[in-house]
Amino acid sequence: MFNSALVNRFHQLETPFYYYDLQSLKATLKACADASFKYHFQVHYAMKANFNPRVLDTIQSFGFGADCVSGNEVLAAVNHGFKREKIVFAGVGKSDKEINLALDQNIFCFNVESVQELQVINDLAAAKNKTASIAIRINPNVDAHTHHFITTGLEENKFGINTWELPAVAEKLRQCKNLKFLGIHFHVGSQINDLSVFQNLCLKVNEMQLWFQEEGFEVKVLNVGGGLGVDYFLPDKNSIVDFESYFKVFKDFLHVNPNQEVHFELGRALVAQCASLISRVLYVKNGIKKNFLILDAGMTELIRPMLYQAYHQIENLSWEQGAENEEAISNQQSGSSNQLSGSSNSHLATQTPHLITSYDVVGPICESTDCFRTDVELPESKRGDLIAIRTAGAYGEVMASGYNLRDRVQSVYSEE
Ligand SMILES: Cc1ncc(COP(=O)(O)O)c(C=O)c1O
Ligand SMILES: N[C@@H](CCCC[NH3+])C(=O)O
Repeated sequence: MFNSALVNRFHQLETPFYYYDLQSLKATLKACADASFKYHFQVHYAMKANFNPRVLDTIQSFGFGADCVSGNEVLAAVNHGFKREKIVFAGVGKSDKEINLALDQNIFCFNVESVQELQVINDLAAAKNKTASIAIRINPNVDAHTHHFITTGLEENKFGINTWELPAVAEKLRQCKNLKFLGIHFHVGSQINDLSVFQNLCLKVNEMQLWFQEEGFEVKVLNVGGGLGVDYFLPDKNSIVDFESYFKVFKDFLHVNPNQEVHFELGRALVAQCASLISRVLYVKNGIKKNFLILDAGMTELIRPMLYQAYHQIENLSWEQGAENEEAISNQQSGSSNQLSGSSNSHLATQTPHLITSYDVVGPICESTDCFRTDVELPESKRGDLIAIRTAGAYGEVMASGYNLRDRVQSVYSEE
């Protein structure tokens, strides 16, 4: 992903910054669009994963809809040209102000997460003399087999309406004259790599749509949410998710009537691999038990490792550039051994560094948890080296904070 011209460009720039490879983003979007189009599935991009303006413009240009989780996301979707009839608004705690905004914007659908919310949306719509289209977010109690902090579809999670409450939902829907029932919505969690989870979800969706039909409701939309995972260990080898296999699960297991639409809300799978967080080594601290690489980026720029113990590939770009020369030299000499092992640094594995050192890669923030990873094997690193933290396009820049009164992290794009 990083050639020497790019690394030279990075050397001229102030760090830290997110580097967006827009070609990689476009290749991913095309793969997803092609695979979903085959089955007439509609994809709404889950904007919470990344609302960087260039990213949004690129995604919009491929014709995707938008899945929003706040009034501001609804506004951003409209402002970036997403069609109103392709904007959905989900969220367990929509405020009256946000609901009113979405009503004013005439969005396609509210994904409703409680019986109370049905009444609130109905009343706010009535006050505007409007009808709000809604889908019911059902908690299917399907285990996503992912990190428990990013599981959403179990009964102990706050999201969605539990199945035993559905009779109350049906009753409320019959009473609310300013609501139009469109269908049912599900989302079981994020970073799901086991496709059998989606197979189980399909079985639940089939069961639930039957329940609504038997209650006399026409189910036009089956929204199965997002959650498809990416490969954080091999970002170059698996830069594009296997969308074909993912959509095929729904083709094979979901019961879809000819007049029904199937909607998806993918976030991570579309944007994760297109960005890396680029930072510089500020200091190298060699201790007795540990060596620390202290970066100028920390949890304020990328919080996933600290929040979910998430793994991100870490690479020393300055060394990689030097290593290309080293490799050429060592190729002239004869076979030296490969000192890199394991999944970290896999794409460096053919190169032959002089000295591999184990580091805890940490940030500058005044928190002990401000650590990207412990025991990272890297070529011996020094102040000023450029470090790339890979697969940072999803839930990276959007989760940045100003803690410690840090500067807002910058963005750099491949097409500048
Ligand atoms: C309701 C809903 N839809 C879609 C998404 C997008 O998930 P992902 O980025 O895992 O595809 C999320 C986030 O987990 C969500 O909560
Ligand atoms: N932000 C999380 C996932 C939550 C997805 C939104 N419900 C992550 O970085 O993995």
